[in-house]
Amino acid sequence: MPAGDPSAPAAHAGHAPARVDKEHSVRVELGARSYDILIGEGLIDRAGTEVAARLPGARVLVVTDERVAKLHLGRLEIALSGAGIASSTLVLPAGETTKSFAHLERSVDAILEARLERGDAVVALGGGVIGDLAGFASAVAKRGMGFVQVPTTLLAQVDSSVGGKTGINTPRGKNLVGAFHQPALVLSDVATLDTLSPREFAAGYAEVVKYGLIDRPDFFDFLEKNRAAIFAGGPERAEAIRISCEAKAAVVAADEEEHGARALLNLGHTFGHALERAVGYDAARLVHGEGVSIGMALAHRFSVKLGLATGQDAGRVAAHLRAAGLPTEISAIPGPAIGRETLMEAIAQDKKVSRGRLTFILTRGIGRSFLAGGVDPAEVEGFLDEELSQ
Ligand SMILES: O=C(O)C(=O)C[C@@H](O)[C@H](O)[C@H](O)COP(=O)(O)O
Repeated sequence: MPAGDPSAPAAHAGHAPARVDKEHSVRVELGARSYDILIGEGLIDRAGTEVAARLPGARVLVVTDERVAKLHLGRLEIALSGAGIASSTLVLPAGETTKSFAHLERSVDAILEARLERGDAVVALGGGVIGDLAGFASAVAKRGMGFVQVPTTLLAQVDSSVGGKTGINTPRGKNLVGAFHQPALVLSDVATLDTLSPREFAAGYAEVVKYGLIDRPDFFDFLEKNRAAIFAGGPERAEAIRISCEAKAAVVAADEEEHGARALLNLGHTFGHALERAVGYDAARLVHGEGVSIGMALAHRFSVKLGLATGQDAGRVAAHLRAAGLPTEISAIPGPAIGRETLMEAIAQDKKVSRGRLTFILTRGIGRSFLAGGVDPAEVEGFLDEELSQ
C-alpha cells in the first residue's frame, strides 16, 4: 500500500547494484530530429562527450531536484566541464507539485539569466517531474532550444524521457499544459536506479508492465518470469529497459503527436491521472506509477465488465502488479475516500476526450489493447461505483 516518502534513502533500497553486461542503444527515428537513447552503467560520467558530440559548442543549464542533486549532480558537472561545456544549474524541490506554472517560470528565468541561445541546451537530470518540466521550459524559452534527458528513475528511463511529451500539471488536471519537444539525446545511466527506494522502483515498473499489456504479450511473459531478477538488479533489468524503450520508440516514430496509435501508451492513465488529481498529487498517498498500476488494473476490469476481456486475464495482470508491490485497487490509496464525481470530473478533462466523448484504452486480453472512443459515461460511473464500494 502506498505510504510515506517515495524517495526514502537508498540504504533501504534492498536491491543489489545493477549488473549490465553490455551497453544498449535505441534509436528514435524522427527524420532530422532522430535521437539515441543510450542505456548502460556509468553513462553520467560520459555525459560531456555525448552531449558535445550531438550539440557541438552548446552551453547548458542543468535542471535537477534537491534529492537527485545530492546523488548525481557533482558527477554530471565534472563530466560536462571535462568536455569543455560551460554549465549553470537550477535545483528545484523534489516531487510532483514542482510540475507547476511557478516552477516553469523559475526554469525559464534561469535559462534567460544564463543567456542561453537556441543552439544551447537544457539538461534534465532527474525523474519524470524534472524531465517534463525542464523539457517544457526548453520548448518555450526563445520558442525552443536544445534539450537533453538524463533520467535517473526507472519510470523516466522507460517512459517519460522518451518521445518528447513535456508539460506541467494544473489544479484542473495532470499534464494539461505542455508541448511536444524531442530531446537531442537520452542518457540512461542504470547505476542511478540503485539509489531508488523500493517504492519508487516499483512505481517505474508499472510503466514497464504497460508495454507488455499494450501489444507485447511475450514481454509480459518475460516479466512474469524475470520480475525478481529485474528488481534484484540482474542483467534482465537493462534488458527490460531496452525492450521498453524500443517499444516506445516504435510508437513515437509512427505517431509523434498522438493523432492515433500513440494514445495506446496512455493505457491506465485515464483512471491513473484522475486518481493523482483526486489526491492533489500528494506523493504520500499516490505517485504516478502507482496511479498507472491501479489504472491498468481498472482498465482490464472495466474491459471485463464490458464483455471485452476475460476475468482470468484481468486477474493475471493484477496478480503480477501486486507481486511487484504495486496497488491495484482504489481502496489501496491511503487517506480520505475518493468520490466518484471527483474522478468523473478529472476524466472529462482528459486530453483524449474528443468532441466531448470519452476515450479509454481498453483491452481484449493481455497484449491486446485498443483505443475505444465514445465510451458511455454512465458505464464508467457504474463501474466506478462498483470499484469504490469495495
Ligand atoms: O508518451 C506518451 O504518449 C504517453 O502517454 C506515456 C505516458 O506514460 C506518460 O505518462 C505521458 O506523460 C502521459 O501523457 P498525457 O498525454 O496523458 O499527459
